[in-house]
Amino acid sequence: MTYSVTFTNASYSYGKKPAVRDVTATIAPGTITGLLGRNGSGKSTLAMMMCGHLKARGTVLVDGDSPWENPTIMPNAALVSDATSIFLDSKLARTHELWRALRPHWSEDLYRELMDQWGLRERDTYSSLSRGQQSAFTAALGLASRSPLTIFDEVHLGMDVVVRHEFYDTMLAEFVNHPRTIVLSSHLVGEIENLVSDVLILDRGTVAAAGAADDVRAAHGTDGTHASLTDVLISLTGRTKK
Ligand SMILES: Nc1ncnc2c1ncn2[C@@H]1O[C@H](COP(=O)(O)OP(=O)(O)OP(=O)(O)O)[C@@H](O)[C@H]1O
Repeated sequence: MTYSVTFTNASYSYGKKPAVRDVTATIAPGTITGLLGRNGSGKSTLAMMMCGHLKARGTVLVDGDSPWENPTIMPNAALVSDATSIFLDSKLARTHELWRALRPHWSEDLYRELMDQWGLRERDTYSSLSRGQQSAFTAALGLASRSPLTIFDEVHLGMDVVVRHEFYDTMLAEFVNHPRTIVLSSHLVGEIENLVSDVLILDRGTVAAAGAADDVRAAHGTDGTHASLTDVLISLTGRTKK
């Protein structure tokens, strides 16, 4: 099951401070979309708007419906980030129970396999884990949720290179075997370059580029070559002194 996301003039401000401004873009169902941009460009805010955690101005539609206070969409739209629903000082088992109860497409087998693979124990508390172990745990929750819209927002933080690559491999295998819409936000642009089919690049809260990753890379290449996504980002969002 896969969800589309459509933004039409979607905005969000924290008090008077605009974080996302007039975003009009589409995330196609059944794609892996890289949500990219500089620090503070609005990626996490946009991710929270998609999952119904923040009430946007303008229109945000997930599978054709507003996600805000929507009891059908919200359980099927998982945001995996620092702000993910986690009991900090309870055993991981408790958070596991919560996710299993809330996520209709939950895979217990995949969860167990990843916990085992990443050496995580249900009796430990989240707050007792290292930064990388915390990320591995949240990644396991997001992958096992098999949510039709799954957003991984900086989920790699602190993960060692082996766990990161195991995460990427599992994500791709899951994507092939159980199609869903995945949004991957990361500053490790070179690492995720070959994982994403589409990109949505934000600059200071607005859309700098969106669409098929190859088209965006071609548009920024020279002499028929494709630019790397890193070069695209630098070109679109770098602030050169004149
Ligand atoms: N809770 C908040 N209260 C006030 N301002 C906020 C809050 N969260 C984010 N902002 C502001 O909104 C803007 C966008 O922040 P956001 O976290 O969405 O960006 P980001 O692209 O995810 O950044 P990063 O890559 O650094 O994580 C920033 O200017 C930030 O300071």
